[in-house]
Amino acid sequence: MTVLEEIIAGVREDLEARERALPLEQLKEQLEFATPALDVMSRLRSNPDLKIIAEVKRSSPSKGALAPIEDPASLAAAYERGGAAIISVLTEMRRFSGSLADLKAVRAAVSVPVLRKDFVVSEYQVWESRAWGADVVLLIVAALDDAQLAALLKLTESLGMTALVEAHTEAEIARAVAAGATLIGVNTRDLKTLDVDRAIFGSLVHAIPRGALAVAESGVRNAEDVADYAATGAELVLVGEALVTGGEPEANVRDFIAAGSAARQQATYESTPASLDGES
Ligand SMILES: O=P(O)(O)OC[C@@H](O)[C@@H](O)c1c[nH]c2ccccc12
Repeated sequence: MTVLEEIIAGVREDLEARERALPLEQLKEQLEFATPALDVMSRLRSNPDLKIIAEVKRSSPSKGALAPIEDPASLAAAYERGGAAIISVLTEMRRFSGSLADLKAVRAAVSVPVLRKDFVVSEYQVWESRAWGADVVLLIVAALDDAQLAALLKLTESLGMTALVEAHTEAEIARAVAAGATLIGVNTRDLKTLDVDRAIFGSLVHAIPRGALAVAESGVRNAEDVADYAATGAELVLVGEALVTGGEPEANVRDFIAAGSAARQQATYESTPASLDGES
């Protein structure tokens, strides 16, 4: 079994228990009272800056415990003050020490979109994401077949949410595009081995169509890494470990945005023909 398969086996067990406690039909009834999800794509397209997706992450399969994060709401509020475009909340319990309660607490504490980061393999989890306040749901291509991916993406959108569709290879990006994804992540960590290779973002970004937004995920250690992702075409960068272990989450998010936005601007300038530069 790969690490991904092992994690998903645990996720399915926990999911069965939740479904027994609250069957889908009852969960759907709760949704009638929920406030609608935020329009994430128009927010993201409203300016050319590099956007940070700041993650609430207590531990990971590769590194073990990262930070206790006793108060996820105040961490998320600090991320928001720093300018984070989206707050990602890991809700997987066994390997990442997250919970749906974290998602709810974060949703109540911030006004920016909130991403539910988990291993979504069933429609129940999509409904559940909305019920607990998510605006964005992570869908991992490697965990789904084409029919599942298309169905989960469609359901996500029909509930007013946006899917962040995560790929790790060119073939997976093609599958994400075929399913209709508009927010496409390249996870530079291989979920089968947990190895990080930041360079794969730059080598795969060409496969993401112009109409979609490109997200670089994982492995950021500092502002320079954010700038590198931005220079190679990332519109958003997802950061976990560096923000939960770095102290000063607000200042760090702000620095990452500044470094990434400067790199994006520079890259745009360099790809603009001199004749379009105007006077200078
Ligand atoms: O802590 P990092 O290296 O900044 O990585 C964050 C994020 O990319 C990582 O948590 C992640 C990316 N895809 C996932 C899928 C499931 C769980 C976790 C993830």
